[in-house]
Amino acid sequence: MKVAVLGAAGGIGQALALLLKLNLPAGSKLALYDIAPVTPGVAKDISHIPTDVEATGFAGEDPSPALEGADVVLISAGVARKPGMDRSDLFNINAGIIRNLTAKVAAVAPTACIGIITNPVNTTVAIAAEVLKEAGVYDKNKLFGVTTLDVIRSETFIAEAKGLNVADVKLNVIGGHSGVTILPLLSQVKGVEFSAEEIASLTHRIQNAGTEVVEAKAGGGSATLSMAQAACRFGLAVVRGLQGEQGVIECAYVEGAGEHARFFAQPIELGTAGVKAILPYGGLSAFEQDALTGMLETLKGDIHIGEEFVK
Ligand SMILES: NC(=O)C1=CN([C@@H]2O[C@H](COP(=O)(O)OP(=O)(O)OC[C@H]3O[C@@H](n4cnc5c(N)ncnc54)[C@H](O)[C@@H]3O)[C@@H](O)[C@H]2O)C=CC1
Ligand SMILES: O=C([O-])CC(=O)C(=O)O
Repeated sequence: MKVAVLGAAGGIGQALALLLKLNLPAGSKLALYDIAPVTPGVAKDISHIPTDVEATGFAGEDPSPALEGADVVLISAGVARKPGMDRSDLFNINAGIIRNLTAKVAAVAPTACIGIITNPVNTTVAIAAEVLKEAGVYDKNKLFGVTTLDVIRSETFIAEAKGLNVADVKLNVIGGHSGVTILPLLSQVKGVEFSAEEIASLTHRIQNAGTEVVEAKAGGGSATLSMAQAACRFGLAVVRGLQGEQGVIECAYVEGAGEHARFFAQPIELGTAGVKAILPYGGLSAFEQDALTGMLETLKGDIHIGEEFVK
């Protein structure tokens, strides 16, 4: 397996590179790319860690050498939020970055699975899809918005609030990756009861957890380390699916049947060609049903902006 990280010199990218160097299956290749000149040095640095994963690094204008032969491409290139900004405020800069990088992936690694981390995810995934389509290589089973951070936050916050072992907390987080479009299905957590107040406050905390980090970092960026762990978990799941492991399931923002919106975060099974199956997300409480209905206009609007940008 070859995994490429685009944006690899950034806060997420460096931590993600480290985690992949430590956790990819033996014999894997890890290619790092960023416009920042430090990138070959980041690869050199992690290459001194004794694992059987070969790391190479490339800087400059052209990601092609990193993309050649890649099976999985994880993209965290772009700017991050500062206090007072919404994820949608990142669109002006990040939309063009995702358009250009996805065009390179289409040209050099057209069959790779692509995980988009760069915000606003609700929109950047639609941009990537349209660019791949224009290039004639779009496979909806191979394009993912990475929403795993919403899942790991939910697991952590629920375990903390209820005194549970975090390893026992499992739930789907559906919708998208910003504000009200993030919908953790708390009603599906086994073995616990939540009061109406707990449901409202936990849901609100999960939806605003990115802002919690942005404010705590006080102008120094947004979540990087927890995001790297989330992207590593998701990237490894994609690799395990590609390698033929059965029963690999994660939530991700993908183009499914379009019941709610063209792209929707939901549980998927990963296989040898990317998405093997879109799985049912299970029953919703009345609170969750209302939240789902209430988010759709925002989510569809975010997707529309991405589609229009490429046209
Ligand atoms: N999906 C999610 O759950 C999350 C997404 N994010 C998003 O991830 C993105 C990256 O965040 P950080 O790593 O904290 O930012 P950062 O600023 O630390 O790193 C971004 C990197 O992208 C590089 N870059 C910029 N333009 C590029 C290009 N055209 N090609 C290659 N590299 C390029 C920069 O040189 C920099 O090294 C942001 O858009 C942020 O909002 C952050 C946290 C969670
Ligand atoms: O909040 C941000 O800007 C970064 C992000 O997506 C998150 O932490 O969930």
